Amino acid sequence: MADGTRRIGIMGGTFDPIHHGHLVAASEVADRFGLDEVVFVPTGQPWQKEDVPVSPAEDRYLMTVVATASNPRFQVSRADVDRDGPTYTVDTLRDLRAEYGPDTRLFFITGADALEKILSWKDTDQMFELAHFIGVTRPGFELSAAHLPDDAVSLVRVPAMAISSTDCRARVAAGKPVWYLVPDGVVQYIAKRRLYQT
Ligand SMILES: Nc1ncnc2c1ncn2[C@@H]1O[C@H](COP(=O)(O)OP(=O)(O)OP(=O)(O)O)[C@@H](O)[C@H]1O
Ligand SMILES: O=C(O)c1ccc[n+]([C@@H]2O[C@H](COP(=O)([O-])O)[C@@H](O)[C@H]2O)c1
Repeated sequence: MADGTRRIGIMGGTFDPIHHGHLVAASEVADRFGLDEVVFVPTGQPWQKEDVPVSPAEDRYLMTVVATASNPRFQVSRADVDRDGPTYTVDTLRDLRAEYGPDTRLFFITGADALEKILSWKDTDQMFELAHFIGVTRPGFELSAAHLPDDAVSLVRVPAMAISSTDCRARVAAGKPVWYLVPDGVVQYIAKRRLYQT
């Protein structure tokens, strides 16, 4: 930015596996909000997914690195993977604020499904002070900020990608292809590590 403030997007997710829905959302928000970078932050222990098996954090981290490697504005952070205990976004934001310094504005990107449940997250008041939130459209979910504080959230329409990690895992388990739902390198990583083959 002309005033020296860097604008950093944060795309948090379990990324089990990362898919083109995540990548398109990040790319579209980066364009709309003039972001200098988008940092993808794979969760360590996603406490609201305790009832579903989650792949090892290192596999999810590496798939995220593979998927984002070709975009010079996309970065991947180990902040959540390396922190012990359940993953809370308020901690992610504190860590990235400390890493990027005061001359930075943080924008946290969430899909409509995650935004719906955001008031169940930890320390939301502090969370909304640390970053501006951007809710993006996702097929099958209503995008609304009616339940959230004024000015805390912006809503953005992104190209509709009817893709979920749950569906990608089910397809692999059933022997169906995930080509073009996830980046090519992620298809190969899943096969190499034999992920999702129940
Ligand atoms: N197709 C999509 N379009 C827009 N946003 C998405 C899409 N898929 C996921 N997101 C958003 O990306 C973030 C991380 O999502 P996550 O890693 O949980 O993927 P997921 O596809 O929702 O996974 P799962 O099916 O395992 O719950 C969340 O904010 C989610 O709302
Ligand atoms: O802070 C919380 O309490 C919290 C609760 C649920 C999800 N989140 C964050 O929301 C993002 C998407 O999470 P998920 O579980 O949908 O992959 C990811 O960055 C999570 O750390 C955060």
